[in-house]
Amino acid sequence: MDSPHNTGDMMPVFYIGQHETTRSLPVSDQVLRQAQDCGYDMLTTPITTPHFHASVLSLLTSYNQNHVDGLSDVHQAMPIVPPLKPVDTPLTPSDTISQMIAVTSPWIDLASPDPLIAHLSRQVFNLEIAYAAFCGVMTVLVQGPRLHHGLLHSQGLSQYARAIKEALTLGSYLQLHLLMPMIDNPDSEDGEDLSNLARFARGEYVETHNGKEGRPTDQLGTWDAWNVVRSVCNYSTRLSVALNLPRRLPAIGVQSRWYSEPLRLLCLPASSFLVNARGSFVLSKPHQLFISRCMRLRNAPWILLTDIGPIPGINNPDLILPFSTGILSPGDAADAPSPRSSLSRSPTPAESAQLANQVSRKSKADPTPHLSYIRYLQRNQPPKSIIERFGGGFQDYLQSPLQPLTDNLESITYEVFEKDPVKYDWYERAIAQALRDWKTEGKSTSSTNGAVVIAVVGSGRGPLVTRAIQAGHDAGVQVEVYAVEKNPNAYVLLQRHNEEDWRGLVTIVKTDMRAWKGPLLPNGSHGRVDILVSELLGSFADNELSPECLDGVQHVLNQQHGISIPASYTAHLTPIAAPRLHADIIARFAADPNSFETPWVVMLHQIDYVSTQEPAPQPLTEVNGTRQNQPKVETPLLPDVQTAWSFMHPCSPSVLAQSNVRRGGSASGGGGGATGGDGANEHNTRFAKLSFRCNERGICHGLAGYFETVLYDGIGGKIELSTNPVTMERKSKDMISWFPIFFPLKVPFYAPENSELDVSMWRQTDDRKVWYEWLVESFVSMGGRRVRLGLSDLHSSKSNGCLM
Ligand SMILES: C[S@@+](CC[C@H](N)C(=O)[O-])C[C@H]1O[C@@H](n2cnc3c(N)ncnc32)[C@H](O)[C@@H]1O
Repeated sequence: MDSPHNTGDMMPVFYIGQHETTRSLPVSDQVLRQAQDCGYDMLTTPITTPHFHASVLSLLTSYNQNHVDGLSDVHQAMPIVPPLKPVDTPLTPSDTISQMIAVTSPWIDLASPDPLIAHLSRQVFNLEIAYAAFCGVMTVLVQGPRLHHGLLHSQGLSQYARAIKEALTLGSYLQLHLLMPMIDNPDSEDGEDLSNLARFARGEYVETHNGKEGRPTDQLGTWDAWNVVRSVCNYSTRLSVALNLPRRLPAIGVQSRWYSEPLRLLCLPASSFLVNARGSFVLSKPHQLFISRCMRLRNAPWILLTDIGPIPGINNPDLILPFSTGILSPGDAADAPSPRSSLSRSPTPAESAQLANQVSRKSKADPTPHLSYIRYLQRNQPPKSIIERFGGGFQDYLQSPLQPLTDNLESITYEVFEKDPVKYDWYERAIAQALRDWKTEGKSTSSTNGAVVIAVVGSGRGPLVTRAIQAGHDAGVQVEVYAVEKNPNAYVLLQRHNEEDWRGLVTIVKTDMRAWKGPLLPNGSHGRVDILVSELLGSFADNELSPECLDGVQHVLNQQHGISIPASYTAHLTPIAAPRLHADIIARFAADPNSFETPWVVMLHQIDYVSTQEPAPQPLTEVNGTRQNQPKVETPLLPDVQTAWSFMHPCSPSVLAQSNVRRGGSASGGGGGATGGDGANEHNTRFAKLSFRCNERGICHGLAGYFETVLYDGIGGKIELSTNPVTMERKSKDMISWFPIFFPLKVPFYAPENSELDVSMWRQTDDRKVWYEWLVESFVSMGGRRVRLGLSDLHSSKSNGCLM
């Protein structure tokens, strides 16, 4: 069992900035103060001025004029952009500069296939980055890569990625945020202004096109580009995404993909707002849900309101303005009723006209209506769930798995376990149900007085002992209870509980359960146990060596009727994209070369599932008079989580008999185990080969592991616990004792659309320890054949194995 120490109860805080793509005034201290007075937390500022832009354009023009036709660029000196002059930049080092987001020029094209344009763009970019870093800027917003150049697609992406990598070295403290649209829509790149350098790319480098054929939108196209850039930059933690939210959000799968990436800014352009019945600017339900989801991340992104108009009162410092508190009436903040407006990509002409009216009316009453609405959303975020409150601060935080068998846990760790609102109730239900069934079936017991003998093995500070006693009362069955614990410190508390809470009715035994001979009888012999209750499960079920411990204590179990609670458990897997975890493990790698060979316990949060179940069909919606199937935008897709293997208790006697023969290297025991030792624990090795379908392209950073356990399966049905995201809601909602496990891959694995990821997973043992090995392969079907595209390293946690 593994869990955190935090019960953070805070509501998400929104940091909101204002961004103008063409800001007319330099951001002076006074402008910044005015923005803060209006309720903004930050402002953007361009790094260079229109004057600088004009001088670069004239440099380009004079080069082109002097260019000798037919002579290639290599035979002519390429233009050099001169160093910045004061007139070229509004920035200067100041105390307030860290409150600004500096913006590199959006009119350059680092990805241009024309070497001249790329050359100029790179110079501009490097000058800007270096100067921003010099001034003390911390955060820079960089235009994402231009993907379309005529008919060419992604041609200059590698150049762009290289330039970003270079920029990260130019400013060693700078955080770069790449402004990415959610989807690749070629038309949106067409709308750029006429002075964009991309427009000057020469015909010989850019194949042009007639009309728009051959340029479909690509839902994951911009994500793909981002993936290339950050991979080239080796997952730098100083590189993140500024996501531009369109008016109509893409399918939930695309939203989830971006959600899993290091989102630092959510940019909300004015066009992404709708107008509701009261004439207020509001966001569609899918936008609200996406923002709400993002704001619950451990590192919640900032929100950047983009081109929603200038900062009010900027020219009149004496004007007294109301501050955006977010206290709007529910009517003012009500959702916009018209599904049409939220489904079209940009406001309809009628809406635009209406919008202009609203703006002039609204601005009198509320000078910052967009900001007021976002503050309203902030104030009205749904309260945190039990798991969020319990795990706050532990989202995506890598922890080494506990080893309660080798290590002795601290009291505080037990205390955290004991806060679980579900687990102990379910154990009590399971024990009570088992006792009822025992009575109903008239089974004999191991005691002389008819009491059912229960041993809580690995009892810690005793919560399951309390529940076992209570279950006896619940079921009206007499019980005789033993508490077996090897932790000498917990043993002290167990004895105290026995005196103070259990009226001395429990027999406390301080021993490793594997060495326990069973209840000591008055005649000095050892009796048997009817019900063995244990909680030795880890995040991947068997990773805290429950199978080995329970095998070792099974000799005390009543051979005829004895049962184990839990009766069985299963380990489950699904491939995931977890860029943040991958970046974190890279950062640890220098100090810990085993970091990619460690199964980490982690409260998975900012992840995406690489293989998902087919979404349920959605009801038809009427759009522009026709009934269409709209993608479901509210509920994230469920992952395909598959069962790797299972363990059942009690273990079959013949299996344990064979294990005993092998122990000590007996000649009839087969001459040792396959991976070392005598082979006595070889019955607890497992292997699973699972195949996951990837409908969409994606990237796999590793495998998420979960477990399910059947505590008891009796007359009344099964009583189960689950951390599997597909079943936990149904089986043990709000259980917080276990976080999932993450088996990382050293090299992220690209999974193309309609490919399959085959996962091989082993549980290995050499009689002294247990470890896992994992490997991933990807396949596509070509011409009826299954073609292997890639193969990961064979990872192994042997050097970090769980000691038996
Ligand atoms: C995950 S804790 C559970 C504690 C307690 N049952 C609870 O639910 O809060 C597992 C406990 O089992 C104990 N334990 C693990 N292996 C053991 C062994 N072989 N013999 C005795 N105790 C063991 C550990 O010391 C620890 O107290």
